[in-house]
Amino acid sequence: MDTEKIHDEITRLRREIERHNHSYYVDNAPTVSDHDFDILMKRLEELEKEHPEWDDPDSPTHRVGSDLSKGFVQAPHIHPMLSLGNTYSVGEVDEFLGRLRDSLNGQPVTIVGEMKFDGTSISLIYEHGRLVRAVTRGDGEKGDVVTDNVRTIRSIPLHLQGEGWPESFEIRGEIVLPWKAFDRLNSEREFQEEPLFANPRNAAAGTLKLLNPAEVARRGLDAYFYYLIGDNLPCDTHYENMQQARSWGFKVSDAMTRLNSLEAVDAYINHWDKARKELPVATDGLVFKVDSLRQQLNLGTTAKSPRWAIAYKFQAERALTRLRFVSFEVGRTGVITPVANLEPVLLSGTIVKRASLHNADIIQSLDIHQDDMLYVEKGGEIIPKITGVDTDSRRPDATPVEFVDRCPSCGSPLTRLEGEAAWVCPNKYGCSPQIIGRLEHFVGRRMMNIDGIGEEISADLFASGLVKDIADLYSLTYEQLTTLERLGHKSALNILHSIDESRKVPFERVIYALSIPYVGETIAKKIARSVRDIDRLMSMPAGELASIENVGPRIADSIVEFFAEPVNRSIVERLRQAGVTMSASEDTAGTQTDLLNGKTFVISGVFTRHSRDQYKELIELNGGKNTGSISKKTDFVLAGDNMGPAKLEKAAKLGVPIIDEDTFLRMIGQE
Ligand SMILES: NC(=O)c1ccc[n+]([C@@H]2O[C@H](COP(=O)([O-])OP(=O)(O)OC[C@H]3O[C@@H](n4cnc5c(N)ncnc54)[C@H](O)[C@@H]3O)[C@@H](O)[C@H]2O)c1
Ligand SMILES: [Zn+2]
Repeated sequence: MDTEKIHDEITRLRREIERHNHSYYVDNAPTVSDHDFDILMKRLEELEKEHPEWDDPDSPTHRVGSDLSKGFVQAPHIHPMLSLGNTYSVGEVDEFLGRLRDSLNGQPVTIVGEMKFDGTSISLIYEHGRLVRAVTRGDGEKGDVVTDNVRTIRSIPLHLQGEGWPESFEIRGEIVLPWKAFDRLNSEREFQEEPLFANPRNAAAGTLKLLNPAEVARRGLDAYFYYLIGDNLPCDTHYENMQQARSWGFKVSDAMTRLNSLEAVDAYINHWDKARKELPVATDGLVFKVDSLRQQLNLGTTAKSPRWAIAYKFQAERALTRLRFVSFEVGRTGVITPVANLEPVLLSGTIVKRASLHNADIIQSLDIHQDDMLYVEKGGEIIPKITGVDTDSRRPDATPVEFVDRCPSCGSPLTRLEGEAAWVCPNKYGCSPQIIGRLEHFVGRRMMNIDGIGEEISADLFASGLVKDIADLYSLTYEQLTTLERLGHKSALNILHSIDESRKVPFERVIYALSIPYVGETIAKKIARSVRDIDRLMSMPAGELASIENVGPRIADSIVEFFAEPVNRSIVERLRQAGVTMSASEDTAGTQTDLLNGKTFVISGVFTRHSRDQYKELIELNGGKNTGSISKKTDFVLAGDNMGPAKLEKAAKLGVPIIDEDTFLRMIGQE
């Protein structure tokens, strides 16, 4: 490779890693697996090592990924909060011990072994035995202040017990969401058709950054502590300090133990690799630390991690099982998803029978053949993933799995959009899984919220010929509904009642419910606020649509195409005649939410995006309260330009967060 190409690759990798860091630490919704992320990072490390001339202190290889988010005040860390170096085998841990001995000129070293909890790190500051501040890792130098949320975690002491605690100290630990609470949260989200959290780590990190402490309390976070920092610590070893901390009321894991040899380390790894599955919280490895604080100090840190500690990562759980067949499923938008149907296999405590193969490219890159033995992985993530094929056990006459070229449901030849991986069935109005899918979407909680019609009833309604498109719902009668086998008297009445109620659903949700390709919830809101009326929307040229915030040419074309179809225009007409809301109501731009429930605001200064009065109204529409002067009870100051100096000083003195209009709009989901 010539040097220019290498330089390009380095730049590309840095950019890509930064993007993944943002999805992972800020959005708490990673778009690639940790394994794939680690490969990118390894590659970048290698290239930077080979080409020190292009190394850069700002490279993600030298910095911790930042979780700083809008809506929080920040506070600096007294000691930087770092990451940990990784190892994947006992051999690598042995190398680490060797490096310690070299750096410490052969002094004996005691190691402490502990669990690596898979949550999000937190730094707590205690003064005079009271919790005064809780700060996230942030970018390592400064973090987000999340004290109100942390106070809701019951296992964190607000007042210390026992004795011997220093006047002022810092304690660090991991905030986790126990498996049980995680499962409960995800099933609630599934019910409400909200995106699921990929794993307890993302869920814990996302919960800690909620703006409503009452919701944080409800979710059931927990916390384990593993590091004490301060000038007057009671002991000079890490292990003893943590035992002291436990006596003051902190949750310190019983798994923490001293280890004096590589054999002991090996035995510890082997034990916990299995025993961790019984723990109530997720762990992704073990951490080995130098016990003596003096030795820790001598060893020091790099910019990214301490030299006196290392993580040992557990292998993601993997199983080998036989492929029965690949099925091809048609979604609401016509996209065909290949699914591997497997011989049932036990993985991380659940039975796995199906795993998504995502698209044709993935089938091809894995080179899957009929009856292949496949590796399935589940690394704390909920949806199992096929990661490889055991080609040694392949039957010699096995043929490669072919992607279908016709729709498995209606037989139409599939099409593929330029630059996209997905194959699509173009028969939008004649392909039953697409129609049923749109019906299911239409009745969803965040759309028309029609209770009592789920996946099965949608399919029954379609199969019986009672509902051929979404508009037919509004002419359903009690007699018709009760002819369906699954529906009794009560459920039929319930359905009719919620169909009736759905006529009041606001315009923006109607737009979302229509299943216009690419028009998701946020886009639907923007369109409703700017266009305000279905007739205008149906006749708007693409150019005008594309100028609506977040819309752009691709979505604009999709909207124009949608309304060019006579079927869709007639559906809209019938929905209108049925009394469904087809224009935005007068009450300003906002819909009612409870996003700001119980929050008190003070507005100050001059704004650019809305007027002061509009902001006041938005606060109230979203459940918040306006007050005139800043007090201890104020939750936020919404500040525009030229905020008065007296107010500024008062807010600073009382520690009331000052937010700008962009941050505010984001808080209420208008960004
Ligand atoms: N999938 C993605 O897009 C993506 C993006 C960024 C990072 N990641 C993943 O995140 C990881 C890197 O994250 P990281 O830098 O936060 O490092 P890390 O999570 O691997 O290790 C450091 C953290 O471990 C935690 N920890 C838990 N128990 C501990 C204990 N007993 N002692 C000390 N620390 C303990 C601390 O919070 C500390 O910050 C990698 O595994 C990477 O794959 C994934
Ligand atoms: Zn089809």
